[in-house]
Amino acid sequence: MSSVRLGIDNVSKTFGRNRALRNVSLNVHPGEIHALVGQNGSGKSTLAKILTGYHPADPGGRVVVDGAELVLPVRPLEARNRGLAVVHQSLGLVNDHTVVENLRVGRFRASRWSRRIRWDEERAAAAEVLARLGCTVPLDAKVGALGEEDRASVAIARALQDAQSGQGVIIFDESTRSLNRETLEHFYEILDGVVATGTSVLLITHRLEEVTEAADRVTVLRDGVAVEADRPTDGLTEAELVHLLLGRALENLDRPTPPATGERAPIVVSGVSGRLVRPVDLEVRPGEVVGVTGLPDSGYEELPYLLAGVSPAAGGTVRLADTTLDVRRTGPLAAIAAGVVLVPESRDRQGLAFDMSIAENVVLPCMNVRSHGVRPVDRRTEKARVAKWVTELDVRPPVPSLPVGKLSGGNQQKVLLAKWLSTDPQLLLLHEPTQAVDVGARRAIIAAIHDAAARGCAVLVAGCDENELSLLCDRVLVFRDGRVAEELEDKPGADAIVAAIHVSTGRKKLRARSA
Ligand SMILES: Nc1ncnc2c1ncn2[C@@H]1O[C@H](COP(=O)(O)OP(=O)(O)OP(=O)(O)O)[C@@H](O)[C@H]1O
Repeated sequence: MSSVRLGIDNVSKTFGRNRALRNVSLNVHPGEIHALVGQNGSGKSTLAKILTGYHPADPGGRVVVDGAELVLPVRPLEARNRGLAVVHQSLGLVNDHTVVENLRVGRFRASRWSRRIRWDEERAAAAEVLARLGCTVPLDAKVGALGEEDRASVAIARALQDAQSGQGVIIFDESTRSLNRETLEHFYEILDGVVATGTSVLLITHRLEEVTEAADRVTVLRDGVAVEADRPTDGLTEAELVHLLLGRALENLDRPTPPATGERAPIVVSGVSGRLVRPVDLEVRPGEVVGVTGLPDSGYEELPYLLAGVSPAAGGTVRLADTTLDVRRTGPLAAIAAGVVLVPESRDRQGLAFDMSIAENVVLPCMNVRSHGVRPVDRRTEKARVAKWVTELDVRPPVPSLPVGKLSGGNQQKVLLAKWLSTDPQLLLLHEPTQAVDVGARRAIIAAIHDAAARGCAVLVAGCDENELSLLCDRVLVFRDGRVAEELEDKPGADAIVAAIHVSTGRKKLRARSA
């Protein structure tokens, strides 16, 4: 048996004048979890897409699987036959197909005689792989109607079902980004079983603890160059990893002091309810950042969409400085006009127009408000505003005319945030605002949210990432069964947040590796 499952040797990729990968080499060994990390735009997804035939590599590189060369450009079917499976960052699901169809497409086993698909067998196979992941999503649900966590579970289950014992490499490109801690622990339990057979995993992630706690080795890309390849993670600390990623230590997060808000009335949410949320009352003061969290379907993830008029509410009001919104009768445009804006979790489905430029995406909400006769904006002001946000959030490349679809995932997330921060809202609602962003960009996003708070904006952030919530929030409200079950005050730490979400289980290490 070859001691290298997947060998990548001297692979480069150029987009126009942009060299996304430069002579990258790395080796994934049988039965290991190999993390591939780097800042946003460092080339991780490009490498994954070369391995599955989505992008051709520049001439000169080699890819070897189990000792035999994989011909470049990779033909997708050949990659699959050689045991390469990938869960792309976009998850690659067909939204108007059901869960079972998404899981089984391309794998249907038809009856030899009638050529009919044996749906009972397909359903059983789909149910089995979802159960392994602890995912209870209905098989007949349309994938487009699922939340991000369930969508991620379906995409992960689809890749896991193809893993043949002892063979192949599964590539997870930021697939774990929307999983909460409990599902993440579950995911690694399964992965542990998969790699124990000899199957390998190439794991692209921005969560540092996944690298230090779960990966066996790590390769670090910086601006398309592998600055560290195949490094064992044994003894590697998060601080060392940050240094490898950024080429410097992470600066301290100095939060600007919010203005004295004594006289300014809080934003008051009264009796707001929806599909999951039972009537909820809460207040957010101008300058304050309040987190809402909980287990999936506990209601926290629905709350921002109810307040923004995006999801249908059963009742309730939001009292702002100069108006009160009846959420049942308020649509998204009226909410925006009143100063209530939402940065949704799903940037591709709800957040951004991928064919439009960075600049057009950033000015779009103001154009909507303008069409309601609220705020006229001239072109020069628009241009200056776009430039300011591109710089502030360090969008790369900083080219306002570039279509958003051509940016890396993390840079798309920054544009999404810029789009809504630039409206100077009264109430800023965010759902998983730092998903898919690197450790440096996460700081930039958190700083931008704290700056908005310092300007007097009230911020409500829904999320399941305890590290993000602990860095961002003054208070955290933990939901259970649609209600606020616990309030954590005084900038709670990550462990306190996890303990409150998973009352019975607490936080354990992602993977227990033998030394
Ligand atoms: N289809 C494309 N056309 C032009 N440039 C592209 C295309 N896809 C990616 N790029 C560029 O290639 C570089 C690497 O992007 P890639 O998506 O691989 O980064 P990444 O490390 O996966 O980032 P992230 O962590 O944000 O997902 C970026 O500069 C990006 O803008």
